Amino acid sequence: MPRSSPSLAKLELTGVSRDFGSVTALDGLSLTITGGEFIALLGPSGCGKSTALNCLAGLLPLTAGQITLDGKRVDTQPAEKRGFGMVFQNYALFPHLSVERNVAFGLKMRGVGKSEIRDRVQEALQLVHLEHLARSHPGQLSGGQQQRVAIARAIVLRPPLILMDEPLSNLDAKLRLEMRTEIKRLHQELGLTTIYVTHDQEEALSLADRLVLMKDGKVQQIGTPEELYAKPVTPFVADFMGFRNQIPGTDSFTFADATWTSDSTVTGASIAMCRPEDLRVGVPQNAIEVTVEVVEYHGRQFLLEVRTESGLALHAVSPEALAPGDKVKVGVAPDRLLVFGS
Ligand SMILES: Nc1ncnc2c1ncn2[C@@H]1O[C@H](COP(=O)(O)OP(=O)(O)OP(=O)(O)O)[C@@H](O)[C@H]1O
Repeated sequence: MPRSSPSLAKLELTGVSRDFGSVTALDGLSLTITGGEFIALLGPSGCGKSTALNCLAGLLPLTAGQITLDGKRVDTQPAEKRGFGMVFQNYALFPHLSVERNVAFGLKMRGVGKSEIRDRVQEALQLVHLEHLARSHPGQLSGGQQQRVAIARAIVLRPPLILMDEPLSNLDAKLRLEMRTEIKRLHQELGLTTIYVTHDQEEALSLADRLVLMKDGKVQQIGTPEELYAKPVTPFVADFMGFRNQIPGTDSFTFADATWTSDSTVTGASIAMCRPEDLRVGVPQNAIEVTVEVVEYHGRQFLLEVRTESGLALHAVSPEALAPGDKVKVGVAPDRLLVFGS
């Protein structure tokens, strides 16, 4: 297995589009991916992320645009010619074949010799920690183990690109976290260029080198996890990245007892946004009085739904337990408050 030696230098998508009748599912996606990068395509249901992945895989022809791999056009090639590894949410394993035969299948189809198949399958199973289950059948495995087989089956082919479509969405919360770490570890070990589709921002932030956030078939922002987390460029991106509190205004954001100030200044600002974890009981800046309506226990702190005197619902946190009906002051530091123009 080639360790940390990416087998592709550059994948380039230029104006990649796909229509279904009058619906434009993917609208002019342009993106340059460097060998070894882990890219997450992120966005709400229906934003076009699976369409983008299927266009890359060769399962869907493009309506416009082109895809090149190290300068060579690949969007005109059939899926099997591209030779990309694919991992989907339904593992699509052969139920009648043992784990090792499932993993060996693609190599056999490519005419690889018997002893090389044996070595490569063994190595792939070691990488996903499944050597001990080589002779089992998929029906005898847990969901997480089956997904590991699906991953082994993709990496054993040493593909130039791995495409993953919501691979963890069928797993329970604990397994999902375990497999997330596993995927990260494999990527660090093998350096395989990976494109990963998810609607889960936490998953995307924790796995990817760069995120591509989409809405209605169009790219909204491309950046590192830190950039999208701290500097979302539009209210849509901010909302998707967890800025749940949205305060409408016209250039200023005024409450009964304070006018909020932000470090980010925008002329013609029409919305201010902050995360629930930044609107806190005990923060003195931008403090306003609110009435507690709902209290949720979250381990180290309590998540509150509160209402301002003017009737605006907000989400905040408190280090101490409060009860519905309590009146408290919540505040947000100006550097944690973003403002956007319309
Ligand atoms: N085969 C198809 N025929 C017609 N419309 C389609 C087809 N496939 C996708 N679409 C439409 O294209 C848009 C994008 O779909 P896509 O499956 O790419 O979104 P997605 O972001 O992957 O969503 P999800 O997270 O729900 O899978 C949607 O409006 C969808 O209804």
